[in-house]
Amino acid sequence: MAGSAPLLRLDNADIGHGRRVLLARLSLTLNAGERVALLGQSGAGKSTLLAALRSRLAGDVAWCPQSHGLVPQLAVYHNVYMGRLERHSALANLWNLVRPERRAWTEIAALCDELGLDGLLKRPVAQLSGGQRQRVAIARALYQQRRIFLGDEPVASVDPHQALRLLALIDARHATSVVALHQRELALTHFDRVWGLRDGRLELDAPTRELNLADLDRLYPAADAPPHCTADAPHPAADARRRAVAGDA
Ligand SMILES: Nc1ncnc2c1ncn2[C@@H]1O[C@H](COP(=O)(O)OP(=O)(O)OP(=O)(O)O)[C@@H](O)[C@H]1O
Repeated sequence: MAGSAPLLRLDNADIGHGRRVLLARLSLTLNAGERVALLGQSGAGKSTLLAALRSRLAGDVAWCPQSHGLVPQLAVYHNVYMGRLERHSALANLWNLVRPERRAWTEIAALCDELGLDGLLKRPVAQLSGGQRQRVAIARALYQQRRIFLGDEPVASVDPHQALRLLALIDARHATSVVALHQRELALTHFDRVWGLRDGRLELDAPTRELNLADLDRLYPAADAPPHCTADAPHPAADARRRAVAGDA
């Protein structure tokens, strides 16, 4: 259930890279059972915050990175298996490369079926589409079997219908998640809470039931915001285009 025990609290934490602080004196709480959408324009610090959460929550986290972190030369099966590499001995892992372990194969095949990757287990990741690679990265994170899912734009390269399906699969295995996104509608329809970063601050931290698209638009510079084309408040970019066409720019 959303809003129960806190899994993590940041209290005036300075978050950044090395000595460079990007999000100063950040305070937030991640509650057990809560699905959080993490929003903010490119460079706002979403990945940086996810990395900080990941290091604090360590062994509890199923991690799906933005760059996918897949090994292109290896087959889908081996890339997914990597989700549990640390649970086996080096020798077992090496042997599995040569001769896949039967139980792991069955489990990964079932997972890949669910993710629409059936029939691709032996195919090198280098030969997959962007959306298929994304699903392999999600499969690897799900295979980790951790209680908290942290995803850095895990549904960025799939269509909206598939994005919903993938998020449902993630939810079925993790009561708690923090997912960086660029799809604002999805943030409102699918998540319990929004964390919004802007100008080095947590500008927004609220339950989605209290938010609308205009609240989320405020996280982005005006030129990036989607057009709300009312006569009273024309979108600046649309208005500039109209005036240019009319010759009064
Ligand atoms: N390893 C690093 N060392 C130093 N600075 C970094 C490092 N990684 C990212 N940055 C800087 O931190 C800032 C925030 O980057 P970050 O990747 O967290 O943003 P983001 O919101 O995830 O962006 P995007 O939506 O484009 O993925 C940027 O100015 C970036 O250049």
